[in-house]
Amino acid sequence: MISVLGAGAFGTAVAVSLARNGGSVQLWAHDPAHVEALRQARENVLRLPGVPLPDNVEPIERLDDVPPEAVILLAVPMQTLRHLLQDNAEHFLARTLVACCKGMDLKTHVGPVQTISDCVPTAMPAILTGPSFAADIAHGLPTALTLACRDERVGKALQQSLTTPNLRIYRTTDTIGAELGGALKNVIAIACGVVIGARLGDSARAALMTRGYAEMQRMALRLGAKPETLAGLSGFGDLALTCTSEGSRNFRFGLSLGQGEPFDTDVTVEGAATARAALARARELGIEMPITGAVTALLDGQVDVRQAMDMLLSRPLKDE
Ligand SMILES: NC(=O)c1ccc[n+]([C@@H]2O[C@H](COP(=O)([O-])OP(=O)(O)OC[C@H]3O[C@@H](n4cnc5c(N)ncnc54)[C@H](O)[C@@H]3O)[C@@H](O)[C@H]2O)c1
Ligand SMILES: O=P(O)(O)OC[C@H](O)CO
Repeated sequence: MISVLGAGAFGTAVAVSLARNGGSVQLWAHDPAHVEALRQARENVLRLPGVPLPDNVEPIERLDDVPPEAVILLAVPMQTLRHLLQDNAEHFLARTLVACCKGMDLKTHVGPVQTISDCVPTAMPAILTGPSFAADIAHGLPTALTLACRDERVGKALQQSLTTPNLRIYRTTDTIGAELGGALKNVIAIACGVVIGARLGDSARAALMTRGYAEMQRMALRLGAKPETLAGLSGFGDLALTCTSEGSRNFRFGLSLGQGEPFDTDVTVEGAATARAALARARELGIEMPITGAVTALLDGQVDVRQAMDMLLSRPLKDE
């Protein structure tokens, strides 16, 4: 049994994909009305329209209904993860918990794996991350992800149980690299959206992706990540997807900022809170993260797009 907690686009897509592969899948939502709508429509009309829920996906509203042997996937937005874990800690004790969120917590400045460890010290945390749009997974398009778990035995078992014919899962023990790659690429994707929205050109985007990758590495390596994790699916792979596709909400949010247009506040944009959290963490660690700083200043209304670019271009010249 696999229990997916969080019935947004990603949770629903993963539940659908795993259910098609056989076996029972629970899909928990925190809002009873949402659960009822999933039961009635057999579709997540709001977040993943046009994808029917297979019969073996069971929408549930009570965490009590998650059986002890279930593998739990946490597919909620990053800024709700800590509350979910703290408010329902009795349901998570000594469980294997696979985070699917990409971000850093605004209050604690840490990613999802560290958040699980902090909130439920008896749990075995893991993370499933990498380049993947929910719609692609739901439509059975080929996708490759990284599963990171410090315990090799648990990681191998998760890799087996989460792999499907369309979803290829690579494994690592480097949870730090996996969680930071997935979190920080969202900030760089916002920056790339801004330059494209402001018509500053594809060359500027390539520069931002490259220097953004350097910034991601700087923080991740300092915190103990392996360089090869950053160069893999969860880092470079997801950076490439998110910075170049209008399928990305972070990129689209940046586009709107660059065009001076409003953006739908109901859309999940993980990079906005993560920019602030990452900048705070970088300051604690004494690490330079100028793109993250520029994105944060732009989001906080301290600078406009031109001034944000000037912040980056007027930095002292340095070696690559
Ligand atoms: N959508 C994608 O393509 C995709 C791909 C990979 C990873 N992710 C990651 O998955 C996570 C979830 O994103 P999403 O796209 O599914 O978001 P979404 O915006 O589609 O849905 C978010 C869901 O979270 C629910 N929610 C809100 N507050 C909650 C709370 N307090 N407790 C429990 N649930 C709550 C909402 O009801 C909603 O159903 C994010 O961290 C995102 O980065 C998304
Ligand atoms: O829509 P985004 O920007 O949250 O990106 C979705 C996934 O993280 C892409 O891998």
